[in-house]
Amino acid sequence: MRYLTAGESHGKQQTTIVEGLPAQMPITKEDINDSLLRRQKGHGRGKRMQIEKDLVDIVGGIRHGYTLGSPIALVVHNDDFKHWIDVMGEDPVPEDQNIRRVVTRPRPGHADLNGALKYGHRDMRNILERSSARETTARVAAGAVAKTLLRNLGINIIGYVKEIAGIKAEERDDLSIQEKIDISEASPVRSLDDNAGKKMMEAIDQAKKDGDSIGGVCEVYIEGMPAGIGSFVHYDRKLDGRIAGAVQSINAFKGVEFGIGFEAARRNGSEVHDEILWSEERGYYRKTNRLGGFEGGMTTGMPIVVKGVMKPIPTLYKPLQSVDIETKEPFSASIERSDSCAVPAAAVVMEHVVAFELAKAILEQFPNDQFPKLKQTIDQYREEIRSF
Ligand SMILES: Cc1cc2nc3c(=O)[nH]c(=O)nc-3n(C[C@H](O)[C@H](O)[C@H](O)COP(=O)(O)O)c2cc1C
Ligand SMILES: C=C(O[C@@H]1CC(C(=O)O)=C[C@@H](OP(=O)(O)O)[C@H]1O)C(=O)O
Repeated sequence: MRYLTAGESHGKQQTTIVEGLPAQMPITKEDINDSLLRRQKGHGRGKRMQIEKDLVDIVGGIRHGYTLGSPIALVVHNDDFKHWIDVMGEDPVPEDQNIRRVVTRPRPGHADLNGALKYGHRDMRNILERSSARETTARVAAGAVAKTLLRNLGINIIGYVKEIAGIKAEERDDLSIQEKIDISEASPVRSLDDNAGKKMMEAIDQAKKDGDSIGGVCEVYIEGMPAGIGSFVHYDRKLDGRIAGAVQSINAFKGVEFGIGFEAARRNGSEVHDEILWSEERGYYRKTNRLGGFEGGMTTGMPIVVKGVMKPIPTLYKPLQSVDIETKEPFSASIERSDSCAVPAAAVVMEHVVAFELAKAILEQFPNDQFPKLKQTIDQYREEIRSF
């Protein structure tokens, strides 16, 4: 299974093509819209999110609530496009700065300058339109399809916020996954800890007032993945490595951890590794889950726990210094609009990119063109490893 996305931030639409789903898998428009609308929510987002209402148009691969086995094509329209029709049109226009809204001032922390150097564009709008995190809409659409496959196989996943601007949510290992889902959905910052959540909101409001931005840590939690998915035999078949790559590829993400993550560097081995137990009912399981559900690039069957670090949003109302590429003069320009914190939205994006890697790994290990047969195979595999 693979996916591709296309589309500019202020162009007509975001397009996603997902290939490799088995036929006969139940899926509805709501499965995808639910994910898209969740991504849009979250305290700290700017004016753009008031313009957009992300709803999917399914234009291929799904009929009467089931996958066909053909590529799935999904479209989400950019409602803001109506304000950018001239700027984003495909027809040639005269070299008129007013129509093109040429960008010659690279913003620190964005792809603007490196992209201009790489592609030779002197108008950096040609870079920023695609490097914008608007593209995460299309990635969430692909991830929603993957999440539906996982759910149909009894695998559940949720993303929430662990930390914003140094304010840390309490560990909530006591919660069931359904409680995690419900609590994070009800929180404006997707926190499982109400007290920390309130402080996070205050920090976001303060950052906005100061014309600044703040980052944080998202966590994705998965239950129901059988043991032995992924492989140790090659670097690019290690599933934890693939997940890390997918998370790191989200705009503004700067690091990934599994389980106790970097804390492992500070502990003795006896306080890091998860001892193996066995019971008739569960088969093999671990006494603890400090390694976050992976050993040797494969799932252990314990919950997968993965964290991603998001840097503060780079476009600031309190602008940073840069250099105009035409005049070579320094400038510190003011901006029209930006998010002050997108960590709550990013938790949803992270949930979906992780879901995609998990679904992809399952389909690689148990290739099947028909979903009911895939389900049977997975059920059988679960039984085999339980009684191994
Ligand atoms: C959901 C989401 C929303 C974002 N919103 C903004 C924004 O409003 N303004 C901004 O400057 N960057 C925003 N970003 C971050 C930039 O897209 C990102 O920092 C930039 O593309 C450079 O990529 P890099 O940080 O991965 O190097 C957002 C990121 C995500 C995940
Ligand atoms: C549009 C989305 O996020 C955008 C990501 C983004 C950026 O630079 O990454 C900049 C902002 O867009 P604009 O420049 O149009 O105000 C965000 O709103 C979205 O999440 O759907």
